[in-house]
Amino acid sequence: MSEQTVPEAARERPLHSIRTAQPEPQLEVAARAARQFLEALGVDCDTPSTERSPMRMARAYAEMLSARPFELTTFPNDEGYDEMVVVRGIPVASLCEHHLLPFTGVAHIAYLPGDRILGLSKFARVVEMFARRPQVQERLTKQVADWLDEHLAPRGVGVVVEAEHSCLSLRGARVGGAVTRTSALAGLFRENDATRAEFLDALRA
Ligand SMILES: Nc1nc2c(ncn2[C@@H]2O[C@H](COP(=O)(O)OP(=O)(O)OP(=O)(O)O)[C@@H](O)[C@H]2O)c(=O)[nH]1
Ligand SMILES: [Zn+2]
Repeated sequence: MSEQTVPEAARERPLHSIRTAQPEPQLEVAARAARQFLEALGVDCDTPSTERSPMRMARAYAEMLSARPFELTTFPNDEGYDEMVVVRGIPVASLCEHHLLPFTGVAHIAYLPGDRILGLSKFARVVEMFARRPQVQERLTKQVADWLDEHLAPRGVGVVVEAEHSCLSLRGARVGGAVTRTSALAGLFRENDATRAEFLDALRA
């Protein structure tokens, strides 16, 4: 997976730049399987407007299952900034690994910088990297926190994800509007009650 392709040597570069990448999807194979899948469920894939639907479906799932590569660029914390950085409302779009149906919502991420600070766009990039794969919300939340903890080496990091699961709202229990909140804390966010409270308060403001 993408986070495993990060080269060890990249961590030694001055700007701490890490490139992530994923393998190419086999769209023709996926489209053939999608046609078989849809026809088995009684969907006609031979009308003028549906003949390309299996390929559309293959492309749509390929897109939902692939994160865009990015460089994790960090900068030296020359000013010694030591207060909490909070980024709220990062959009999350993922697929539940049980039904392969979307769950969508927002992530809130905060950290206490150590020797380096992170480019702000990279929070959204990291969320996308772990969201664009079959997931459960708990694992997604933990993976984002663990990855930032490992690659940014902050004094602490906290991640909260709030999402609505379409496998819960559109089928099965058919419970619309239920929002699931998950959180993952590391370093001072876990060890220090005041830090944890500051983070959770910042999400309410
Ligand atoms: N903990 C957790 N559960 C999830 C997540 N996404 C979906 N689920 C649940 O995973 C479960 C899948 O288990 P099953 O009982 O085998 O699936 P199912 O028979 O289709 O269940 P129903 O949805 O109740 O009809 C369901 O309860 C889903 O609501 C998630 O991110 N985290
Ligand atoms: Zn599901």
